[in-house]
Amino acid sequence: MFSTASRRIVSAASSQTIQANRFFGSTTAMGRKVAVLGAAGGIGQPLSLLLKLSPNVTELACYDIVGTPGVAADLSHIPSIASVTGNVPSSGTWPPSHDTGLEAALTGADIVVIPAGVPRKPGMTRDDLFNTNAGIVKALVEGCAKFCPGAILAIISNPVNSTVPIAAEILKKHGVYDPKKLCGVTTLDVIRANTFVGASMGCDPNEINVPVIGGHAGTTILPLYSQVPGFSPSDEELEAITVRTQFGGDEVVQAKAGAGSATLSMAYAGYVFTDKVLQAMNGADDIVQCAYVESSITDAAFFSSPCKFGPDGVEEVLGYGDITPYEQAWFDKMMPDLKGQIQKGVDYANP
Ligand SMILES: NC(=O)C1=CN([C@@H]2O[C@H](COP(=O)(O)OP(=O)(O)OC[C@H]3O[C@@H](n4cnc5c(N)ncnc54)[C@H](O)[C@@H]3O)[C@@H](O)[C@H]2O)C=CC1
Ligand SMILES: O=C([O-])CC(=O)C(=O)O
Repeated sequence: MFSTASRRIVSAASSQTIQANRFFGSTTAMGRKVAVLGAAGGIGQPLSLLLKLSPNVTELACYDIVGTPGVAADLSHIPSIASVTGNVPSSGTWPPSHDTGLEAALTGADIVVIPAGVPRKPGMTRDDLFNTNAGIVKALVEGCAKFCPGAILAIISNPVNSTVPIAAEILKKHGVYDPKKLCGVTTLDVIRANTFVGASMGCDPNEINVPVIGGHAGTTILPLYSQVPGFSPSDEELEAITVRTQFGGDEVVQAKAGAGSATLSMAYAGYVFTDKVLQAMNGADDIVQCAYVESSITDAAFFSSPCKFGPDGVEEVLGYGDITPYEQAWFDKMMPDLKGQIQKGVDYANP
């Protein structure tokens, strides 16, 4: 029996949860565990906040080398259906030989979102992060292979063009690679493109869905603005909006002036991506979103394009339709770089 006081607390909590669910869009909760690795960081904290509010998350495991007990305690006071745990490496040093903190975070996870790693400073390319982040992603994906081999992995850590191939190689070595369950998150490129078109057309950017194909670094990012109904920019505007989308990350890095790269917009993008994957796992049959996945639609082994998601992850890698000569020129420019960055990841994992 609840006392009157505790009943009041429960009912206030439920009504706030319902309001949060209305705000974020609701599907039936089905008992889904999401683990965030790098959860105390610039992306990890707001991403964990948004996932805590998702009606599709019932268990949220926050893992980082430091700080997650505090992040989890803080989040746990927000009324929603998700329970929260804060996990750190068990030995106090990283990587430990057997990390029971990582094991606890990953065991039973349906989706693992990985924003662990260092961000850029002005003047750096994403590839300049390779030497530090490759090792972090490798070790964390080894943990995923051991503790949650059936989970869908969503890699945010840069350089995504290389960290996703690294993850694939590590999963192969452990005999648990399923291409349907490994995605690089390129949603930030899509939401940037939608925002820029919305501003240009004077309409709600949430009504726009620009396919953005290729990879996630500079000119490997190719927004297909020709496929946006009603958007007819001049040649100059098309060039400006295309380049702005390709270098949107640099815009934020420069504005932050040494304090990191996009965190809030990336947290939102990571939340949108993860929640859609969860909706598809829970039976929604209309989930199509761009993701950087193993792909045979071009001669690059990994490529971002619209993908249909289903209960087991990527159900079908969709094509990207007709592209204009302008887009084809960018495509031709991108492919050698993208393939080189993929190979760099493969070589790293197979020394
Ligand atoms: N895919 C995309 O569109 C985007 C990717 N990024 C990338 O996301 C990554 C994270 O960026 P921020 O959150 O801004 O960096 P941050 O430095 O604020 O946070 C990174 C977190 O990772 C943690 N970490 C480091 N090693 C770890 C390990 N072995 N296990 C668990 N956690 C570990 C750190 O303790 C820190 O809390 C960067 O590589 C950045 O380039 C950033 C924006 C967009
Ligand atoms: O630019 C960066 O380094 C972070 C990132 O990937 C983005 O904002 O698109």
